Amino acid sequence: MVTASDTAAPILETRDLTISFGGLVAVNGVDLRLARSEVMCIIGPNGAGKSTLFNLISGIYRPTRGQVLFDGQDITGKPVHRIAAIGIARTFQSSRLFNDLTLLDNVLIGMHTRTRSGVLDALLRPGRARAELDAAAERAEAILHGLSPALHARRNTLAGALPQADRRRLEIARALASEPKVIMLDEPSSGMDDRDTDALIGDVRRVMAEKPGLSFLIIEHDMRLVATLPDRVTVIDYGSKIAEGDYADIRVMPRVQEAYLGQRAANA
Ligand SMILES: Nc1ncnc2c1ncn2[C@@H]1O[C@H](COP(=O)(O)OP(=O)(O)OP(=O)(O)O)[C@@H](O)[C@H]1O
Repeated sequence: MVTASDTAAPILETRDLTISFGGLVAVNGVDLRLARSEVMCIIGPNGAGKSTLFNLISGIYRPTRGQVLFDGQDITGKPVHRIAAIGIARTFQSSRLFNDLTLLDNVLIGMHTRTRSGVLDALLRPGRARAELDAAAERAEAILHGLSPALHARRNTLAGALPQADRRRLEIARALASEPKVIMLDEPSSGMDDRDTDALIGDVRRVMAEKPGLSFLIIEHDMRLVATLPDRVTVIDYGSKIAEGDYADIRVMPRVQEAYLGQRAANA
């Protein structure tokens, strides 16, 4: 739940964020303010610019115009690894798991921004590197268990054998492993049926309870999730923010219905 008011310093902010690909303005002057502990959903039709917005925030794209601020610090145009290291983690629409590694190893890989020992340490100070790896493995287990005891029970099996819903879950665990302050999930419920989506909502709530300072930015199409999970919803259409607020308020806005929800959703 949001404790900070909207006027308090946000953990993540975008100002006039804009990117053009040739003649196409994929993200157009977007201003966002994500408070500490806030859960915000980003919705909008296919091709509206939601993933591009994530790519701008996480450093994959450099904006044509505008800024990204993290905890008041300008991080615009910083490389992906720097942005991950300062505390912004994300998942992708397409799976980025290592199928030939165990669930636990996939989570461990997500920790690389937080572990200090490199190859040289492993050679020169094997004891310290070993101790750090053991501690990391313990933390990885705790993260997996915290997200899903069922996943934790399968921690030593290969990620390639997981069903789609569990793959999405494992990707969230891996993103959490970098100990972020902001986690961005790109369509976490994609490929899930209603039961899986309900379980996902439960997972996110569990993480919220365990990590009370963590903020979430979630791109979602599943309106059941959008209706129940976030504190606020932001609607993007043709690259621009067209609405922001409680789901109950934005879903009845004619501009939003036109863009995305359709008349049936408004009458539901
Ligand atoms: N690297 C790129 N080069 C050219 N055009 C791009 C690039 N990345 C995105 N676009 C275009 O920008 C627009 C926004 O795409 P984006 O993937 O951000 O939409 P989206 O809202 O995430 O859609 P979906 O819900 O289908 O994932 C689209 O028209 C897309 O084709």
